[in-house]
Amino acid sequence: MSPALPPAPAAALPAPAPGAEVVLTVDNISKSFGDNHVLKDFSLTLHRGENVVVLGKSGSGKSVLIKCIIGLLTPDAGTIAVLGQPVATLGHAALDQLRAKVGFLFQSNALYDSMTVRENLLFPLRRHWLADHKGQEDKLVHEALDDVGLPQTIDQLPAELSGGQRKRIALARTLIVPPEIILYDEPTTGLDPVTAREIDQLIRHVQQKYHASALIISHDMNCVRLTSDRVILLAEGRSYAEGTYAELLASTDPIVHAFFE
Ligand SMILES: Nc1ncnc2c1ncn2[C@@H]1O[C@H](COP(=O)(O)OP(=O)(O)OP(=O)(O)O)[C@@H](O)[C@H]1O
Repeated sequence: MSPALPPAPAAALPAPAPGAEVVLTVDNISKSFGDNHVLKDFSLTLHRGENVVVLGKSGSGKSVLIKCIIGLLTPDAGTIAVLGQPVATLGHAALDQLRAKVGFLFQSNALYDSMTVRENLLFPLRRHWLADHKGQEDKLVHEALDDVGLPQTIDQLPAELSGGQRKRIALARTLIVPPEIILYDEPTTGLDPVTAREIDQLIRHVQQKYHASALIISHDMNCVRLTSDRVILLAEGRSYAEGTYAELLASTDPIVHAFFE
């Protein structure tokens, strides 16, 4: 049995103080594919230590947004700055350095099937931190597994784990090189409700322990409620509405309201 996860608050944290450090700025970006204008002047800011959920229906452009943030797609207009650095102007080496500070939890988890949990966790460590952390690998692997409550899985293969366990191992792999920003792509999709709530709890735990900022893409309303300090509704290609979960819940706008029915 997995050890109990650390307790985490269910409620949103207080809003960031005015002037809190901004770690991610998406400024009026547009992205089209032919006649399909997916993002139209979309903007957001993420502060240090804050969890922001981008909520949007299927096909609204959430994945396109994430791909623009990590530099896999280039916006047609507008700018994106991650930790103060404008993504579009960075060369390969600078982008690689920046990516070491940004953890990405893929919807598919993206674990290597032929590698054990230990080997999966060592992978980013060897890629980004080889010189600095030689000799500490084992300790760091154990710490990351303790963080997600799965120390006993260290020698197992991903195929031997449940969907929820694989998600937690993928998160441990993201945490092993401590990120300043974590991007969560649909973190609870495909999980049963109980396991999904464990992942929500873990997202809050990670926020508190690492004081990392998180941008969470989701349309699971329980995940939105439990993990967000602030919610941005992506509709019609733009930031259609923004506020705490409770503020959006109270909205009478039909497009906002439709998410809470
Ligand atoms: N590389 C691409 N080439 C052409 N069109 C694309 C490309 N990537 C995304 N699109 C289009 O952009 C739109 C938004 O797609 P996106 O995957 O961002 O939606 P989403 O909000 O993440 O949806 P879901 O919740 O279903 O994952 C869709 O109409 C999609 O077909």
